[in-house]
Parts: sequence; C-alpha cells; structure tokens
Amino acid sequence: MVTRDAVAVSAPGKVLLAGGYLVLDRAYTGLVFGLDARMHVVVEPISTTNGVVLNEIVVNSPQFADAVWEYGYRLVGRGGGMSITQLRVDADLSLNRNIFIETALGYAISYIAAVSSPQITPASVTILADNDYYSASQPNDKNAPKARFHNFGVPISKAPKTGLGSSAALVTAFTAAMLSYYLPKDLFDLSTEPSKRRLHNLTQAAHCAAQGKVGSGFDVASAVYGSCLYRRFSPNILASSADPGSADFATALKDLVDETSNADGSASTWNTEIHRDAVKVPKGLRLVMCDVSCGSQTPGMVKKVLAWRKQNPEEADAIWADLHTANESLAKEMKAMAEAQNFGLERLRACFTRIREVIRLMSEKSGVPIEPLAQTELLDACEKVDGVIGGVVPGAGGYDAISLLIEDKVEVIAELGKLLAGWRFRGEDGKSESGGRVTILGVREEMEGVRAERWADYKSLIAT
Ligand SMILES: Nc1ncnc2c1ncn2[C@@H]1O[C@H](COP(=O)(O)OP(=O)(O)O)[C@@H](O)[C@H]1O
Ligand SMILES: C[C@@](O)(CCOP(=O)(O)OP(=O)(O)O)CC(=O)O
Repeated sequence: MVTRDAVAVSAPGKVLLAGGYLVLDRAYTGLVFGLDARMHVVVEPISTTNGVVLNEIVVNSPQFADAVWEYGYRLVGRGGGMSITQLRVDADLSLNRNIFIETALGYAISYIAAVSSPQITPASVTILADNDYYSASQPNDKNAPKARFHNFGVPISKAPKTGLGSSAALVTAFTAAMLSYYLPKDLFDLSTEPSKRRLHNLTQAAHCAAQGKVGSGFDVASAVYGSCLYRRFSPNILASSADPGSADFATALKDLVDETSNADGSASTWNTEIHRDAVKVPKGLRLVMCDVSCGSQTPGMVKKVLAWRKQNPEEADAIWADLHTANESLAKEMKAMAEAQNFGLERLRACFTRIREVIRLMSEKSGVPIEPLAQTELLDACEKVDGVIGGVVPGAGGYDAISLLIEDKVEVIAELGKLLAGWRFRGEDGKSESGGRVTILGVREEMEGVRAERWADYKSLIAT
C-alpha cells in the first residue's frame, strides 16, 4: 500500500473591519483582516494491521467532548466522485454529524480523485483550534498555565463562539491539509499561487454547501489569502448544488475548481478579487477584538437589511455609496500611513467616525440594530481611552464583538482592560441584567493566510 507523510496546515480567523453588507454586492469591497487565532489540521496515516485495509478517515477534535467522526468512502461511477458515509459506533446511537467536516471531506476527496486518481489511503485527521475561537477559553484560575490548545470538555455546540470564523478557517485548513496529503507536489503545492487559487475555489464551494447559503465568502478568502481588500465572486458560480457521489459531481467540481470549461462549453471563471497590497497596518498600531458575551443574537439581520435595501433603493444606494467611500478611505489612510511611516492619527480617527456615522444611519433607516445603542456606548467609551484610535462593529454588527485600532502599547491594553473590567453591557432589551461582560481577546491582525506547518510541532499534542 502507498505510504504517505503526515502533514499539518493552519489557516487564520477573520474580522471584516469595514464592508459588512456592502461586500455581499460585487459593486463594493470589504476590508478584511486575518487574525492570529488559527485553525490547525494534521493528517496522518492510520497504521493498519498487516493485510487489513479499512477504507476509513477518522476526524478528531480532541479539545471537545464527543468530537470524533468516522467516515467510510468509496469511489462511485458516472463522475460522481467519492461518496462518504459516516460510520456509527453503535447502531442505536444517533449520528453526531459535523456538517462542515463531512462536506469538506466529501468535496476534497472527490476533487482529489478527479484530478489524479490516487489511492485514498486511510487517514487520521486531528483538528486543533487556537483558544480564542471560543469564549471562556481560559482556565478560571488566572495563575494556571494556559494550555496551547485548551480542553473545553464540552461538545462544540456548547462552546460559545467568539465569531472569529471558526468554520471558514477550519474548512480551509482541512481542505488544504487533504490536498497536501493526497496529491503529489507537482499537482498541489500550498506555497504557489495557482494552488492557492484552486484551494480558494474548492473551499468556497464546500463552505457554501455546508452553510446551505452563498455568503460573500470574505471569511474563506481571508483564511486562504490573509488580510486583503476583497471583492466577492458572482454568486451564480456556485448556483448548482449536487452532493458528493451524485452523477457528474466530481467532473463538475473539477471544472469549477480548475476553471476549465464545463461539459456545456461554458467556463466557470472565478471573478473574486483579492487585493493584498491594499491592506496595511501602520507600524506601532494593531487591531484588538473585544468579545461581548451578551447572549442575545438578532437573527436574520442580513435578510432584513437586504429586504430594506430592495424596498428603498434610492435611500439605500446613497447610504451604500457613502459607506463605501468611508470604508475605502480607511483602507487607503492605513496603507498611506504604513508606507510613509507617518503618524497623522487624526485622519485615521476621522475615518472611524465617518464609518460609524453612516452605519448608525443604516441602522436607523433599516430598523436593524447594526450599531445598537449598547455598542455605541461601548465604542464611545473605548474611543476615549488614550491610545485608542477608533473602533467599529465589524461584520454584520449587532450585539456581538467590537474591533478597535489602537497604539500597540501594553499601557493601552491595560487601560482598556480597566475600562472593560467594570463594564456591564446592556442586552437587546436595554437592561444590563440581560447583557454581559466584555473581554479583550488575545488576538490581533495577521497578514498571512493558510500555510504549511511542521507536523513535528503537533506530534506530541496528538494522542495516538
Ligand atoms: N474545533 C472544531 N472542531 C470541529 N469542528 C468545528 C470546530 N470549530 C468549529 N467547527 C465547526 O464549525 C461550526 C461552527 O460554524 P459557524 O456556526 O459558521 O461559526 P463561525 O462563525 O465560527 O464560523 C461548528 O458547528 C462545527 O461544525
Ligand atoms: C453581513 C456580511 O456582509 C458580513 C457578516 O460578517 P460576520 O463576521 O458578522 O459573519 P459571521 O462570522 O458569518 O457571523 C455577510 C457576508 O459577507 O457574507
């Protein structure tokens, strides 16, 4: 049997600092930063007893309870690719599915089989998530040493997320690890741009299928490419949605990912734009993320905002145009400052002020709490702290996190810590009892996207 070398890959989390909602429309861009909270995926061969070959891929996320998923796979005819079946440990137990892993696996091995027909040998996959993806990730005892990968001891669904894009980083690192493990280097090499592009296309397709919706894809884009100014792909690229194993699935997937022509002669060229050079952080500054453990989440914000925009096109277009100008000014100002090494912080401050003004107008007009009053109070208080340049509600906004651009000094973090230690966040009903605490996450911007890691660095962390 073919023997393969173990591989390890990591991909960063994200924050959409500017461009929430707008980035759903190709006419606008999003300013997205990768974050240094990464998802790590390690793939190793399963040692089988002599002669016994199990067609099995076992995925394990050892920081969580009940987080082992075993899959059988088989190649199906008619271009269907690899059909995968989750194996039950016990026929009476209900399946504990992980849709993101299941979908990423089906897409990755179907694509692998379509491009090179290698033998898909049994493998063991381990997922390790940097602690900041989940709230309350540190041991209660402040003096206790922090584990590199904290053991949460609960199922993933019970670990509150901090919103750093765990699924996009996971699907990206998982897909990259699978392609690196099974494909020869001349067909897939993570350090090259053509391979990154194929990884991006395949991951967007798998992530959208797992989510059951086509979002803007900024999270997958930053997991692959790192911080960038992002213009989305046309959503119709992912319009057809077949399942792995169904007729022609793998043939169509290969055409989609490799951008070769389809059976009907049409080519599916991805029109995603990734401008890495447009994003820079001036020396001496950094991003900070604060997690609002509020509990309340306003569902359907995207739907509501888009419905309002559809009904009020003129008013919305004016707001979208103003916000776009403000967002692009922030990106330009940061880049200009980074390149000139010039610290005209007032201009940067003005960019944040303008973005927030237009977001509040968008909130008021659409009736959707994108920057709700409780976040306005929090951001205003943070912006008064010496060394804080400005802040925003990132992504879709709401009662979630806030992002701040600050001077990269311990004193500034300490002052923010003091402010937030006593802060009681008011919940959606305006009462502090329904709100929660605000904590500074230990993450900052990360320019680099997906990357190959040294397997040896994880070896001792993985139980065999
Ligand atoms: N450490 C992990 N191990 C395995 N699966 C994970 C892990 N973290 C996240 N996931 C998968 O991603 C899903 C969360 O995705 P989603 O709700 O889109 O949140 P996010 O906004 O963080 O991406 C989980 O239900 C699980 O399927
Ligand atoms: C509204 C959006 O433009 C941005 C949402 O950004 P968030 O960072 O809030 O997203 P989630 O991680 O999915 O919760 C939707 C999109 O671009 O897909």
